[in-house]
Amino acid sequence: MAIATETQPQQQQQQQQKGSSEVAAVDQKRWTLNDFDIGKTLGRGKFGHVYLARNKLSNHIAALKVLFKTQLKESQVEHQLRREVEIQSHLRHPNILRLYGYFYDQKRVYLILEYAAKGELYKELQKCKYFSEGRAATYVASLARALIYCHGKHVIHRDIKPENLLVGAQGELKIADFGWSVHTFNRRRTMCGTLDYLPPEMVESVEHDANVDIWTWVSSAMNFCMGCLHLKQRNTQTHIEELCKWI
Ligand SMILES: Nc1ncnc2c1ncn2[C@@H]1O[C@H](COP(=O)(O)OP(=O)(O)OP(=O)(O)O)[C@@H](O)[C@H]1O
Repeated sequence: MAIATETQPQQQQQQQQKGSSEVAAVDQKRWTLNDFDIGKTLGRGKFGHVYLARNKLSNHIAALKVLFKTQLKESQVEHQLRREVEIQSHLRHPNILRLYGYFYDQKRVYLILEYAAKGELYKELQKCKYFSEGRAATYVASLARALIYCHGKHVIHRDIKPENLLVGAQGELKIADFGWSVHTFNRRRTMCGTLDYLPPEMVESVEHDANVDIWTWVSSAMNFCMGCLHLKQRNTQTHIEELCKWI
């Protein structure tokens, strides 16, 4: 479950707008649905479906995420989507899912995303229960490199978890879902992310910074090695003890 409560002072909001505008100005090309051949459904999300798509001109394969405007409006997540597009479209890292561009029509918003051929890491984790140390270590290192890159660009993801990680054709990890991310030079107060992975700063409602991604990175690392389902049956005390052992 993703959660959020906004408690930003006005000054921080102004800074955030400044920060967002610095990473704004997305892909200038004006795409339309006619530019793509649409293939199989890759999955379904809260606000729409994701399809395999091929650009008719270049033959480039992508994942087209189709979101319904009415649903975005009802859930009041338009602002979040705008921020996701602004931030993700400017990130270039082998372990971060590319967002090539977007377009919209009367009813829908379309995101043109890099296609992650091996799908969701979470599903793979559910299948295997847990990963071998070698495989887990590869993911942990990839995740660390991608987060170092993001933090170097003053981007905090704020919702790292196996459910938000995809896997490319070569088995490479790709961070996806930048819905809670923020581009900022300041500490933040928004409580957001996912309950199971909530860092102490969020629980205590105090200001946070890029270190929240370190907490969720460690939690994800634990899940890679021990399995999500297994962890969720444990109480917080055990969870923290396990975390300390791992660190
Ligand atoms: N770029 C992609 N490449 C391959 N498969 C994808 C890609 N993006 C999404 N998918 C598949 O489509 C499914 C739905 O994705 P989507 O991001 O809409 O929903 P979600 O991950 O459940 O997020 P949300 O909670 O925001 O709806 C994913 O679970 C995944 O299996």
